[in-house]
Amino acid sequence: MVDVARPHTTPDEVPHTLTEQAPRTLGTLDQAALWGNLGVSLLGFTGAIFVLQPFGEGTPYVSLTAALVAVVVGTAVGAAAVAAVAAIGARTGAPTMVLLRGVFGARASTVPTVLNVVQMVGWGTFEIVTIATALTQVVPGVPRWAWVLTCGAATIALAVRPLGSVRLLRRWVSIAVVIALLWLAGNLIGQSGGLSGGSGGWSGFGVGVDVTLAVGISWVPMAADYARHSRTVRSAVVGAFAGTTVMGVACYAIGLVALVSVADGPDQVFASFLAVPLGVLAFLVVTVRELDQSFANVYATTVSTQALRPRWDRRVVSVVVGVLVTVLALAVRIDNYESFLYAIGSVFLGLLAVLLVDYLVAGRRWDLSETSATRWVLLLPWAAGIAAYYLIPPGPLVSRSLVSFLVAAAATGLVHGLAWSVRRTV
Ligand SMILES: Nc1ccnc(=O)[nH]1
Repeated sequence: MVDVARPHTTPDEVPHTLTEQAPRTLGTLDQAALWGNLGVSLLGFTGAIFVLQPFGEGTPYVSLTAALVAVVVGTAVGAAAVAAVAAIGARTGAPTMVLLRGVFGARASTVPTVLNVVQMVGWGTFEIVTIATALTQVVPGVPRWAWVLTCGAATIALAVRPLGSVRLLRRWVSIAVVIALLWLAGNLIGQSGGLSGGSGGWSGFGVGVDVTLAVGISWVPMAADYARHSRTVRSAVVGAFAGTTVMGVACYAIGLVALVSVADGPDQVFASFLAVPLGVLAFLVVTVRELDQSFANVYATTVSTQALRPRWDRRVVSVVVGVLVTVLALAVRIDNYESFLYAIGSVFLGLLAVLLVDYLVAGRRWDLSETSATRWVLLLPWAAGIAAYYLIPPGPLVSRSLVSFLVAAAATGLVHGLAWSVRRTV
């Protein structure tokens, strides 16, 4: 039981086990670069169709104004959720799945932690498939499996040096991505001959908020994994919120512009990027940058695994997970992106509500150790949130995500209220 293990890494990289102290080296710009790059996604450009045409293929578009407002609202609320968990991570120095030991106790926290491992392996696989598919469009001569292997190797290389990779994003990648996005946006708007608010209405606006919020929420489970390395709480919060919001909105907005002007459906979005002058270069920058997502997913899987097995060497875990997602990416075909996101949103929104309310009420008494006592009762408000999500039909101006969050939050408050009154009367 050595909790005073000698540091065997340089102090500016994450220690190999979870029993060692987290170095506090990341500033606001590091956090903004990380979350800004995670906010941009190849899936966002094409996923914009779910906001624009919320009821599916063949149904009417919402207006461009309604779509943009939905994107801003959903993305900003999702970013606020990421920032809230980042704040707790920066304050405690613990990764997200260790925070759940405080809420549910070490034993019961295994349930959401295993779910998170499954989710992150799914995302890691999905991202490698996405990058490899995009690269096949740009460089058609190379077979997809070769791109999958290349992406897998790059993902592993980035994941074993998590803080070094964040610095790489800050120094080199962010600026290239910003230029590429401005270039694509300017050219697409130019080609469309100017944009109007569009003719559609607002019906389905709530679905658009839901979709973009679900994307934001899907990042929450890794928020504290990086925030715990922040120099200050403020830099974690500001960096995560600003980075995710600004770049997330930019990414969806470019997808929307492509869809309402030049692209004939989501399958044509990337082709419309490639068709602008120097579009190949801009698209390559954005595509290679997508490796930040696959590495972040592999690293989040690693830290979540360490939450269950704190003495395992994170480098070994990352290599194993990286090989696993690469093999899965070679083997599987994934089409059902939207329902995958919804399922994730439903499970983690309630969890987030329980985490936040419990932190506000009882955070100072949280026991984050490997032996913390089980608090089974808090699984009930989480279940209530999930149930609410599936019982509420999606409709205009009703976001299921927000309702499920509020139900779980209220139920957590109720559990605390009842516990308090029981303590007073006995
Ligand atoms: N956790 C994640 C959310 C969204 N995209 C990802 O690649 N990973």
